[in-house]
Amino acid sequence: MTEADPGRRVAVVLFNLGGPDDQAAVKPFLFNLFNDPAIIGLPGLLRTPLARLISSRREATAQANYRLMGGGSPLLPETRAQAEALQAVLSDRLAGDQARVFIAMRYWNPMTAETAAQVAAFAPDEIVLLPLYPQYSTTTTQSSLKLWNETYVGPGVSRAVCCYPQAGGWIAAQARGVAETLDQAGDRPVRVLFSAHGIPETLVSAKGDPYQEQVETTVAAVVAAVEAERGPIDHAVCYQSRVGPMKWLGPSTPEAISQAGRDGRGVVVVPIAFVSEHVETLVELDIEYAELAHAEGVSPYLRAPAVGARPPFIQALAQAVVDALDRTGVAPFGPGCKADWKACPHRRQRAA
Ligand SMILES: C=CC1=C(C)c2cc3[nH]c(cc4nc(cc5[nH]c(cc1n2)c(C)c5CCC(=O)O)C(CCC(=O)O)=C4C)c(C)c3C=C
Ligand SMILES: [Fe+2]
Ligand SMILES: [Fe+2]
Repeated sequence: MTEADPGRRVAVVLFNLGGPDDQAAVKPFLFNLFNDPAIIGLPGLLRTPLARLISSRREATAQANYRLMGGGSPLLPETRAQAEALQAVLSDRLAGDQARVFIAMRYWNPMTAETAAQVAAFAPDEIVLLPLYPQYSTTTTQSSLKLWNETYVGPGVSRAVCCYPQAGGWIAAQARGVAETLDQAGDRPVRVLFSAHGIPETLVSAKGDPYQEQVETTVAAVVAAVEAERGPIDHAVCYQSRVGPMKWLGPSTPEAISQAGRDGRGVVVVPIAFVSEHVETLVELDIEYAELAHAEGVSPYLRAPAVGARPPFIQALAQAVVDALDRTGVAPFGPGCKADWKACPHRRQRAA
């Protein structure tokens, strides 16, 4: 690069689920979610009326949950804080280039089409598609990337980050949160429950969704990092937020809390598939499951915070961007992850 060279224009697009910003947004947000074929795998003629029905039926309960957080989801402000922190790190790591971080939500604002238009207007040379889901699932990462690929019309070479279940900074940020929360437990015996958002079991058993094995990979790495500092910890993996009549991955987080009680332990619950706070952490974990723990005499009941904009996590995201641009290192986040997730090298990163 010469002094006059303005460098590459790099757009980084952060993907997340999105959440309703007020009470009126709850129903259309739920409709968008249940109308996604990655969530309900039926043809559109059946799926769309079903999505209308479920979003109507679920609206009041969901609104009540969002009211407990002031009316809407904090997911977007949390994601903006992550985007700003990443932008700051990238301006250093990619000095000489012009990097800009964008946010594309799957089911609520800023929606993918709006962000795609902003990215096209930025006229990037390179686009890095970076899901805020450390573990790949057809229901999250694949759904977001598919919609992006169908929507984006503009310049730039696209590179997708499929997943980062055991990226160093992500694991370090999680391990710090676990250690700090274990400190609050003091000498009281506790089990660390790594709680991931569930998905229907058939997605894993029949369709080969790699989510469960990547969740296990993350848990094994976090446990190793915590144990290296403090010695053995009692721990288990569990799955929260079940929706609908199908069998979901188990054990469920409520079952795991009850089991800890029967074993004479309190719990430290760790959100292991979420990177920010939202309805599933602030309401489900902090209120609903806390009440269950209280009713069953499970004490203490403590919850580790989501990683948010903790510096090691932001460094992990920045490293994923740099790796994607460089195409260097072991198992880079390659185009195979985007075009054919079954060929993704990260699927083989299973915990020993
Ligand atoms: C790892 C992340 C997530 C996976 C996997 C996932 C799968 C999944 N989710 C539903 C249904 C709902 N999810 C809802 C909220 C929600 N889900 C995630 C993340 C994952 N979902 C987040 C971050 C949030 C919170 C958004 C916010 O507003 O704060 C909801 C809405 C809340 C509710 O009514 O319970 C639903 C519904 C399914 C069916 C599914 C896999 C098939
Ligand atoms: Fe969800
Ligand atoms: Fe991959």
